[in-house]
Amino acid sequence: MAARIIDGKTTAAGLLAELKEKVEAFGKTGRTPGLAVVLVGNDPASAVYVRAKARQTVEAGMRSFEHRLPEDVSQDQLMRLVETLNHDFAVDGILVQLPLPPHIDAAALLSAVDPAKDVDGFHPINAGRLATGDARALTPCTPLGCIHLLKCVEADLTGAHALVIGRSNIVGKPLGQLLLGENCTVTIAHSRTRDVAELCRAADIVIAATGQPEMVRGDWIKRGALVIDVGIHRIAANNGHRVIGDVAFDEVRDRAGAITPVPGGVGPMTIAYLLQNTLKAARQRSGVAAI
Ligand SMILES: Nc1nc(=O)c2c([nH]1)NC[C@@H]1CN(c3ccc(C(=O)N[C@@H](CCC(=O)O)C(=O)O)cc3)C=[N+]21
Repeated sequence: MAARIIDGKTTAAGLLAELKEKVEAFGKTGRTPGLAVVLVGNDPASAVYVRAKARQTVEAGMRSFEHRLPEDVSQDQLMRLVETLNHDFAVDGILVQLPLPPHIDAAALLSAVDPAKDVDGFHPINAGRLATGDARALTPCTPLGCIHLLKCVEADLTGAHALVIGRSNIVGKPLGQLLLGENCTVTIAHSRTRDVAELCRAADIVIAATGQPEMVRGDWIKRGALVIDVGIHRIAANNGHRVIGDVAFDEVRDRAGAITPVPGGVGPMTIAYLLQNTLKAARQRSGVAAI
């Protein structure tokens, strides 16, 4: 039997509609949540993502501030911009688009963002809060989107064996923390793992964040498993390009119980949670509970 296809696009649209109402209610405090995005250089994929984000920020009733800087911007200039945004009362969320040029120390820059405005959840304070189960944590958006999609299929993940393939600070590590929070048994595999296929065959949940196109094959998947594909790769196809993930979709869909497509899976959920985090930051900064 073919797997259920988990529709991230529709799920994200639903979240956005709910968010819009929550933003309206927050408006009673006299404030509108604001999200600042810093984009360095001319990477076309980054520009597309930043445009989509700005459009949806405004659609949700929030303010969008964009800061575009040339590829050769200095570390000092970026640090000063982040400092200005940290002190700007109208800015609730700050996102520094990755990747940054190689001459920029990304870790130093991300640590300069006020943790209260760190809507990506990349600041060490927020990583620590997530790891210790502190509800104030601003948590990375892609992992939040993955958990949401899993829970659309299986409301209670308790006891499931989850395999995360990838150990980045942005996806793999925070996902491991969130899955633990859902009472899963968590395995994190990575490029040095000996037999990832064998680990995969034992997993009830597989989350692929490998950066390797179509690395996860059909015969790696236990029948009925839930498969979440975090990868996005643009590959040349006759006269244009095609977008594929870290999972060999056509092989895996014959064995999985449910699977996210690429595009239309995790990507749209990442943006929805970015906007959700912006509202959370705005509420926490103004000291109001969820309204
Ligand atoms: N500080 C920072 N935070 C990020 O969250 C961040 C970042 N930097 N750098 C780049 C990655 C990538 N990313 C995506 C978000 C949504 C889609 C998305 O909505 N994709 C659509 C369209 C895919 C397509 O056709 O290209 C989909 O999957 O259906 C894709 C990619 C956020 N990132």
